[in-house]
Amino acid sequence: MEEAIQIEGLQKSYGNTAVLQNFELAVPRGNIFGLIGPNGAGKSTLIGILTGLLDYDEGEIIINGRELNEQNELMIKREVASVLQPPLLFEHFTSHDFLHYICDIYETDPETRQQKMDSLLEYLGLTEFEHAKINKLSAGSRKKLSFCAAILSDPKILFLDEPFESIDVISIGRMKTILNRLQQNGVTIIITSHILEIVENLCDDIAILHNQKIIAYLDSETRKELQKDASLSEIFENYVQVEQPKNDVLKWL
Ligand SMILES: Nc1ncnc2c1ncn2[C@@H]1O[C@H](COP(=O)(O)OP(=O)(O)OP(=O)(O)O)[C@@H](O)[C@H]1O
Repeated sequence: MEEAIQIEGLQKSYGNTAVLQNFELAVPRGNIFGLIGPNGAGKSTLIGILTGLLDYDEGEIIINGRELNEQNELMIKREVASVLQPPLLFEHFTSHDFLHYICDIYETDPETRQQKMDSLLEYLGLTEFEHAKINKLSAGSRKKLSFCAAILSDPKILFLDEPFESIDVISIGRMKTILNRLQQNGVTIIITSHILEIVENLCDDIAILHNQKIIAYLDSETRKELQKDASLSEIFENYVQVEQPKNDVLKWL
């Protein structure tokens, strides 16, 4: 089985508004996969569906060889972790208690969990906040804490929705190092981000979501060819073809 995720015929609407239509996507196992698209394209909706937080109307989703349905949902959730936007945290816990709670749920080895936790907190500059309540943390620290929790659950597939938003440049570098290590250990990583420079140098395959479907799938061969002459931002603009504003629309400014 080559694919970590396979989606066919997916439909998702909010009321009468379709967000994903006849949506298809296959994410290769072990890939660091970048999902990009304009604001409102449906990236978070897709991540919400794949992590079992959102319902969908129709379609077939296979995650790690199992169909996403009521029967398999728990087993799939054990193998999957996510950092959502905004991150899902227990506001009244301390960082320490929250991470221990996650380790309890995922049955992380009690012998090694404290050492793993301490090293992640230190590496990402969170040690001083270990005993602070989560609702007192800054936006970036909250996101990094959510990232630590996701990694401590030892996932086979990791979903990261806007993981680098609010994160300082040093921590971004360290998160990238962690993600590269996870990939070496066989983890499949799906990232949404508007920071295309990071997507460009971190991801293997990249897909552009627009008009309810994937309008371009750039595997490494395609990327090599296209990126001879253009940056990922330019390729993105070419595919998405945003209407140019009328002349002087800002003349009042
Ligand atoms: N709970 C909801 N109820 C109704 N419409 C929603 C809901 N959540 C999202 N939408 C709409 O669905 C569409 C896709 O939203 P989504 O947040 O998935 O896009 P996105 O690609 O993640 O956007 P962004 O890049 O701005 O984060 C948008 O038009 C949004 O307004």
